[in-house]
Parts: sequence; C-alpha cells; structure tokens
Amino acid sequence: MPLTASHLSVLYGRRKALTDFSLSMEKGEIRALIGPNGSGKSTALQALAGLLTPSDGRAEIEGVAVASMSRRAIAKKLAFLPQQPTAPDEMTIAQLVRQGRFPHVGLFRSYDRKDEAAIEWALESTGLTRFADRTLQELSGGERQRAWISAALAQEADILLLDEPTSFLDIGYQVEVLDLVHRLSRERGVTILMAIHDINQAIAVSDRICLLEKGELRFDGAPRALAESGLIERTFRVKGRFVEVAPDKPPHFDVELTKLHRPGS
Ligand SMILES: Nc1ncnc2c1ncn2[C@@H]1O[C@H](COP(=O)(O)OP(=O)(O)OP(=O)(O)O)[C@@H](O)[C@H]1O
Repeated sequence: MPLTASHLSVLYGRRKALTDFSLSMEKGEIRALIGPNGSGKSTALQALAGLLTPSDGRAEIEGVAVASMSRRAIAKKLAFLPQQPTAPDEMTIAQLVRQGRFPHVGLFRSYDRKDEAAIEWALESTGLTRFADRTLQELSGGERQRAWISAALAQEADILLLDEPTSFLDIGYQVEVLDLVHRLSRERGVTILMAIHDINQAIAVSDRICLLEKGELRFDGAPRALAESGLIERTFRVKGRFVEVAPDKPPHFDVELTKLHRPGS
C-alpha cells in the first residue's frame, strides 16, 4: 500500500483536530477528502505528510512509518501542496519549480537531463512554460496556484497530497487541474489524496471519498454510496438532492439555492 494511516489523532494544545483517522490507499487511486470548514482535512494531510506529530496512531508510506523517515526521504515519495504555500515574491516560476525538484538532486550534484526533463514536463503540464521567467508577485492568484502545482509535479513523487488545489482557479483551470490529476493517476500510477470543497468535482474525479466532520471520519467509500447516504445534506446542513445525469455518469448534487434568488435583482 503506498499510503496508510492507522488511528491517527492530532491535538492542537488540548483541542482535538483529528481523532482516530484511518485510511488505506491503493496505488494509482484518487481519493477526495471532504468536510465542513475546520473538520480536520488539512490536519489529516499534514499528519500524513509528516509535518505534524500525531498524538496517537501512525502514518506509513509503503509500509515505512513516516515518523521514522527524513524530510528528504519523504519528499522523494510524497509531494504535498498546502493550502497557502509561501515563497519569496521575487522568486521566478522557473526557480520555484526547480526547487520542487530539489529532493532528487540534493546538495552534492547538479541538475541532470532527467531533472531538466521533469521540470519542463511540470511547467508544460500546468501551462506555465511561457511564464517561467515571471516572478511570483507578477502572477494572479490562479497562476500562482498553478506554479505551486507545477513545483509539486517536478518532484515526480508517487504520492500527491493536495490541499484544495482548485480553490483560486477559474472554472477552465479547475477542470484542467482535475483532468491533470486524473491523468497522473491513470497514466503514471500516482496515488492522489486531495482536500476539496466542491462535492461534484470530488464525485466526478475520485475513486473513493472520505468525509470528515469535527475531526472524525464519518464516511469512506465510493462516490455513489456517499450520494445515496444522505450525509451531504446532514453534514453541511443544506437542502439539495442528487440527480442522475446519465446511467454511466456520476450523480450530480444539486444544492437548493432558490431561497437566495431575488427576482429582478
Ligand atoms: N495551528 C493550529 N493551532 C490550533 N488549532 C488549529 C491549528 N490549525 C487548525 N486548527 C484547528 O483544528 C481544526 C481543524 O482544522 P483544519 O485546518 O484541519 O480544518 P479543514 O477541514 O482543513 O478546514 P478548511 O476547510 O477551513 O480548510 C479546526 O478547529 C481549526 O480551528
């Protein structure tokens, strides 16, 4: 198994942010992590990436405890894109993406052809080749987000953890990023776990979905089973219904917004 968690719990001081979280991911699987604000999605991703020390339980990459691995050893296997990554504003996209490749290169050798090819592929896959020399401060929020995705791709890790990868993107780029996620999983066998707020995007792209509420795992299963469970309405306190678009297509959650509609406005 590329990535597992067993009974992971995380405390911030005395506050429980994640309780008894377990998951087991197959190679090449796409899993979405959904849940209300503050339900523990980012905490779970950070604990899996070895960035937080759990108060209980353990995360494993290919059977090895994440807690026993060096930062570089983790980075060769797993790329993590946090919700709000930071880098100096004057850094160029090319520099950022090169930095993403660093775990493979280290301090004692220079970038070789394989590294350059990975960087080129990462820039190309995110549509940023033309912008490579632009600094981060010269980018829009969406372009910046794509630059970070590109840096994560240059890492060429077998496991990709993404914290809301589409949050700043226009709808066109949202679809492109989800399509990229799909291709990485199906063509390269990358195992992908991503926190995402859009239920329909989660359903469309994932093999399985985990639903967190108040730090606890309420559901872990197929998108269709989630649609049939009634949990979306209950957990997010919304009215809505799942609509069958076509027998071979995933169901679509249609949230009721009619109360918000003000005729003539
Ligand atoms: N550094 C921190 N110190 C203290 N509490 C924190 C910290 N980070 C998060 N929390 C709390 O832990 C809980 C889980 O937060 P987390 O960021 O994992 O939620 P999330 O599901 O990713 O939320 P969102 O959808 O808003 O990004 C929340 O109650 C949050 O307030």
